[in-house]
Amino acid sequence: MTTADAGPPPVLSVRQVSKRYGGLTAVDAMSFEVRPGEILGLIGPNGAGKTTMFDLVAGSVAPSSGQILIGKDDVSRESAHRRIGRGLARTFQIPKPFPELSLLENVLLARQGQAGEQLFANFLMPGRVRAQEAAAREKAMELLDFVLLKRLAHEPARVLSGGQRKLLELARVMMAEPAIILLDEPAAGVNASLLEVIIDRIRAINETGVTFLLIEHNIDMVSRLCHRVLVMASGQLLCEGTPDAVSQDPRVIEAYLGGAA
Ligand SMILES: Nc1ncnc2c1ncn2[C@@H]1O[C@H](COP(=O)(O)OP(=O)(O)OP(=O)(O)O)[C@@H](O)[C@H]1O
Repeated sequence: MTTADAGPPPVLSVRQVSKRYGGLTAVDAMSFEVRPGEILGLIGPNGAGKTTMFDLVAGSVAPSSGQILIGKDDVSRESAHRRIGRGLARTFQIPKPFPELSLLENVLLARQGQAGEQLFANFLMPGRVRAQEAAAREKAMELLDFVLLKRLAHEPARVLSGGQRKLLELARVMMAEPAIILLDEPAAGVNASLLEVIIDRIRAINETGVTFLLIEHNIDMVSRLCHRVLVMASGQLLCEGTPDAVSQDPRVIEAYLGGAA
């Protein structure tokens, strides 16, 4: 590796990663890097391997071969839980909050390593646990305010629309103070006005230095948000570039037309 022309080191590196399911190669020798502070889009036709790539990066699926690094550390064999501890967070295409719990409770449950979870800590340091709980509640309320859901904080999550669930999911991942967020189709099933809120909130989080990797079929959202885009097709990296450049690339147009045929 050369250092002369190197910018800041990547926050996430995917090196020759493959995932095979029997005879099917869902991800085929993918390599890419995510730079600190960027919003990187991951697009491609249905079945291209984007969700599998997310599963591999998040650690819910183990690679058949290749390496995944967070910073300089090889995390290829680490559990999803350990990766969350390294600052990697993930949202799902269809968020599934606990429907009967309040929004506030749903956000609080997304905390990492709270002392209240530990019986001994509760027993030995009740004051400290109470202070942590109060601070966490305050932070959760701030996050609900940030995603414009504060007025519903004490309502059960089942009352939320699809778009509001995406916003709740954003608040939930922010509770863990992640450095990198994997966003799986934040625009899917969201009405136009809430979509504007989601775009605006993602941008605001990004401006605080949080890095995003974003799967999205809504190309308007991708071109408005992403600094750079990777295009996957048939498990492979087809090309990468600015949203404008990739949307005009004949290989990308061909891949989408082929996928739709
Ligand atoms: N657990 C699995 N077992 C077998 N095949 C799988 C599994 N997960 C994914 N696949 C296959 O891997 C390929 C890539 O799927 P993947 O869901 O990653 O694509 P995608 O780009 O996310 O698609 P979409 O945009 O439709 O969500 C598909 O052919 C899919 O059927």
